[in-house]
Amino acid sequence: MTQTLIQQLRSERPLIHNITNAVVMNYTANGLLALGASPIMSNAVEEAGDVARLADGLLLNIGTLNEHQVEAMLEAGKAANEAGVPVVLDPVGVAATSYRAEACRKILSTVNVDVIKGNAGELAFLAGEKVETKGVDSGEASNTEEIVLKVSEVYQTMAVCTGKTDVVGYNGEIFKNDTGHEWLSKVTGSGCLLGAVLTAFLSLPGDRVVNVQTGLYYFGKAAEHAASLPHVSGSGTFVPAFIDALGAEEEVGR
Ligand SMILES: Nc1ncnc2c1ncn2[C@@H]1O[C@H](COP(=O)(O)OP(=O)(O)OP(=O)(O)O)[C@@H](O)[C@H]1O
Ligand SMILES: Cc1ncsc1CCO
Repeated sequence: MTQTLIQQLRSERPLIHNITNAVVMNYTANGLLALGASPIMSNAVEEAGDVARLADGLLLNIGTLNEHQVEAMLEAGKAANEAGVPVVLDPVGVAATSYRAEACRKILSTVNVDVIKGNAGELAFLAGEKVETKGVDSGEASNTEEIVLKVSEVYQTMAVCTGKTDVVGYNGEIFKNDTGHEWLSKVTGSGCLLGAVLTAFLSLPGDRVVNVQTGLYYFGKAAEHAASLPHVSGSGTFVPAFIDALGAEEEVGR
């Protein structure tokens, strides 16, 4: 199953429109390229609708937001919905400021989002819980199953909560993924790249839950493989090995 979807992704090379944060643009583009997708990073409101219509998937990531970017996200999101292009929202640091919270509220009330992917603190906030925020890093939450089910129901979407175990909530059901490595959490933008990777998997035909599960599994397996290599000794040497593993033909995640 994993192999078939990866092969399909590589033969279709889906175009992924990323309206994402300044910290992770390069890492995201390289990760998508390695995976076999085709990234375009575009923030301009003037072309947001055109690029989204052209794309096979749209990622909205609020990590380094400004007013122009919010407008671009709304335009791109509306165009994607009209064209049937899947949309993923990464509500980076949404609990940290009222500006981020208001931007998410606007996006979620204007755009039909297929997946909301965040860490426990971000999703707990969207579920209406009181959250101890640490900026863009995850806060604590023990009740992640409850949280993803609530986010999924309130926003009529699939909710993906990342962490040591990733927890997915959709249509009242829970799915879990245990692949991954702790060094992912020591590299800024791992979650952001995962959002782009899940957008690429969602652009493929087939069951959306299976596609998202496969994306989570494959991403984590690539991390496990990279971390196991003898020359990889920490989060710095891990990054290039992880990019390689995302693009590997053999031995990863099969
Ligand atoms: N302790 C861990 N062990 C294994 N995998 C982990 C661990 N922590 C996070 N991950 C994996 O790292 C990836 C990113 O998840 P994380 O929750 O760190 O995202 P994030 O906080 O949104 O990251 P960022 O804001 O830096 O993009 C996911 O694939 C997740 O499964
Ligand atoms: C560190 C950081 N700050 C805003 S976005 C971002 C990337 C990880 O979410």
